[in-house]
Amino acid sequence: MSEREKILEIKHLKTYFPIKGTLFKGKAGLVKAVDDISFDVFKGETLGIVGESGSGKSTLGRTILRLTEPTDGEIIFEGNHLEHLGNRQLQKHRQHMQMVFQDPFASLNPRMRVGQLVGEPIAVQKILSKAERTRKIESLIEKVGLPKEALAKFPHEFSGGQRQRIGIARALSMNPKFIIADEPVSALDVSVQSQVLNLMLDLQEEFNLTYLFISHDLSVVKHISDRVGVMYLGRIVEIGPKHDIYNNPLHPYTQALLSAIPIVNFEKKREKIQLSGEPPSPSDPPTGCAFHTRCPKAFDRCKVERPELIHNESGQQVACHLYSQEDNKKILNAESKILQLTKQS
Ligand SMILES: Nc1ncnc2c1ncn2[C@@H]1O[C@H](COP(=O)(O)OP(=O)(O)OP(=O)(O)O)[C@@H](O)[C@H]1O
Repeated sequence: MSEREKILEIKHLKTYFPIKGTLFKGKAGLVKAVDDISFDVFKGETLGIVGESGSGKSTLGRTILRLTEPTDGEIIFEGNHLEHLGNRQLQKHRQHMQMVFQDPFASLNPRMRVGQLVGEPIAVQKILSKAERTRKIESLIEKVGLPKEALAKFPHEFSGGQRQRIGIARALSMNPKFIIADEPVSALDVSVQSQVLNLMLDLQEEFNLTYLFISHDLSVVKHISDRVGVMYLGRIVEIGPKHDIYNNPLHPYTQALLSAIPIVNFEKKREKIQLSGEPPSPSDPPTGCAFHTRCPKAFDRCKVERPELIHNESGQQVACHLYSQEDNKKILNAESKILQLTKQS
C-alpha cells in the first residue's frame, strides 16, 4: 500500500499562556494549554479531536493557524514550516487553511450583508473582478444549500444552522485545502447538527478538503471523522482510526469518555465508568501521567513518569503505562480475560 500523503505535520507543539500577576519559584505561572503534541493529518481525511472543556482543543486549532502563537514546536503545512514565518509569508499559506467557528459571526460586523461577509476574504485578495466575485459568491451560497436571495440579507435573519452554512461558505471562498472546524455544530439542535455535518462531508468530497474537526461531543466526532485524537490536559492521550478508538479504546480516559455516551447496539452494553473529580488545572498539572489522579487503573509508575504515545499494529497510539512495551502483552491478555469473565457472569 502506498503511503498516504501528509498535508500537516505537528511536532512537539506547545502553547503556554502566562498567568498574569503570579510567580512560582520566581517565574511567571503558566497555563500549559497545549503541552508537547505531535500528530500528522493526511490529505482528504477528517481528524476529529475530542476532550473535555479546557483540554486545549481550541488552543491547538488556533495555534496551528497561528491565530495564537506557539511557545515551541513545529507546524509543517504541505512541507512548509509555518511556526517562524513573518506575516506576509504566513498569509500566503494561510489562505489554504481556514477556520470554521461555533458562532461564525461573533467577530464580524453584524451590519454587513451575507454577500459582503462571504465575499470579504476574496475582496481583500483583489484577484477577481467584481463580476467574477459576484458569480463566485452566488455559487458558494448555493453549494451550502441556501438561495441566492440570502446574500442580500443580514446574518440575524437566519437560523443557527443557516448561519453556520454561511460561515462555511465564507471559509470556502478562499478555495482552502484544509479547514479547522472548532465546535461547528455544538450550538445547533441535534437534527440540524446532522444536516450541517452531512453538508461538510459532501463539500469535503466535492472540494477535496481535509478537516481537523474539534468537538467535545463524541457522537458528532464519530459521525464525521476518519481518525480520532483524544486530548486530556493539553496532551493527546490516544489517537487512531475511528473504528479502533470507538470499538477498542485503550486509554482509561477514552474508555471512560465512551462509557458515558449511549450506544444503539444493546448487545454490546458498556458499563459506565465514573471518573472521580474535575480535570486538574493546566496551570498545575499532576506529575507523571496527567490523568493518574482520576484513573481507575493508575499504579505507582503513573505518578512519576509521563507516558509517551506508543503504536499498536493497526496504527492506534496510546500514551499509557498499561501498554508500555515490555508488559504490553501481559496486560492486554489479562484485560481480555477479565472481559471474558464479565461476559460469562
Ligand atoms: N488566551 C488565553 N490566555 C490564558 N489562558 C487561556 C487562553 N486561551 C485558553 N486558555 C486556557 O487554556 C486552557 C485550554 O483552553 P481551550 O479553550 O483551548 O480548551 P478547550 O478544550 O477548547 O475547551 P472549551 O471547549 O471549553 O473551549 C484552559 O485552561 C483555558 O482557560
